[in-house]
Amino acid sequence: MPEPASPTPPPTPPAAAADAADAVAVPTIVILGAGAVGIAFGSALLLKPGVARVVFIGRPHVGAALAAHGLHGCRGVDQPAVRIPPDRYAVYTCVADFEAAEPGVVPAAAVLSTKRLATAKLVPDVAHWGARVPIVTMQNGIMMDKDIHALMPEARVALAMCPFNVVAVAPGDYRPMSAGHWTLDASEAGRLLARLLGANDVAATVCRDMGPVMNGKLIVNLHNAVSALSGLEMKDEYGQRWTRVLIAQCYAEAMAVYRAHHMKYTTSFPVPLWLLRYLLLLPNVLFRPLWALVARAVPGARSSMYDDFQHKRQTEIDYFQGAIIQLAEKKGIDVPVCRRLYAAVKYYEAQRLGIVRRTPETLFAPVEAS
Ligand SMILES: CC(C)(CO)C(=O)C(=O)O
Repeated sequence: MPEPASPTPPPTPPAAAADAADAVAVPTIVILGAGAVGIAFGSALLLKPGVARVVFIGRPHVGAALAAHGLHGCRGVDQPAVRIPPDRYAVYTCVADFEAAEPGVVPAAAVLSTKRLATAKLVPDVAHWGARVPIVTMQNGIMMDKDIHALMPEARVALAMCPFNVVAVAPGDYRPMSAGHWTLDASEAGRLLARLLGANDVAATVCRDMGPVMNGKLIVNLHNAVSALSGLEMKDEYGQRWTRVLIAQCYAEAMAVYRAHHMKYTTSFPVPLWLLRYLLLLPNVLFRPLWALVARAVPGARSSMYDDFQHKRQTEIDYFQGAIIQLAEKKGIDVPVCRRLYAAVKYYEAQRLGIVRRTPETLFAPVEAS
């Protein structure tokens, strides 16, 4: 079971920090691929002075937005945004620029928060860090550590999990839109990051065995396809029955596959996933209030695949339903709903239509006729 992050000593006040500057340097954390999740995580490390310094490596528009609008951070869903002074962070468009501008700075950890598809592009940029800088992957899916080791065999890889939806409510202001705690493994880097979050009064969980956490997150991520294909933000996606039935069927298929592989799963939701699978089938009038308690998703919360469709980007379907299909094939198990959704995402992804509201009929008919 996840354990709460151990109580953290209060951060050193700035005056004392200056005195002790040589003794205890503020750690530099690099966020590799600063998108919504990376910026939300990095900013959560910076809410208080003297705790951490964050280097964001992101696309040029990220630096431009932060320069124009500043950076905001937030402790969790429904918490107020905190403006972060620019002297606590730096933004670069690539690792080489960071190293040229800040020679000799050795990051205490590098957090890889990109889509899985970007791993092959980003990891080679830090390959020369070797085992000196732990890489903490906060990506979706399972077996992301294997992708990194394939590119960088000597890497020290730690696992972390972002449980909630993050949405940019304004440029430079990325907010958690649903419930959950940042979850990190019990490695040195995981514990350090949990401590830094704790010093900023941000809830974090340290977990000895991340396998069940990642497996559980993958089950939750199976809704992403439903949200992108239906064109519904989370409130409406979970608010109507046809979409919930599809999600529940994906849960059931994934659970059967996990059972065959002896893979455990857990969640930070207040109800276990095996029970949620059945609760999803309740009538709307019963499910909606229950979901408000479970997910605490605020209006505007949506899945990352909804965002991918909206911005006409390639999705992570290969790492969600695609991963379940692969595991199912190894055991000769049929997963028809995962396959149907996988085919539909691939079909519409290629068309790059943006967000389109679809019913079950308008969703599947063109795919199956093609
Ligand atoms: C927020 C969550 C857990 C599910 O939508 C997610 O990981 C995603 O959208 O990618």
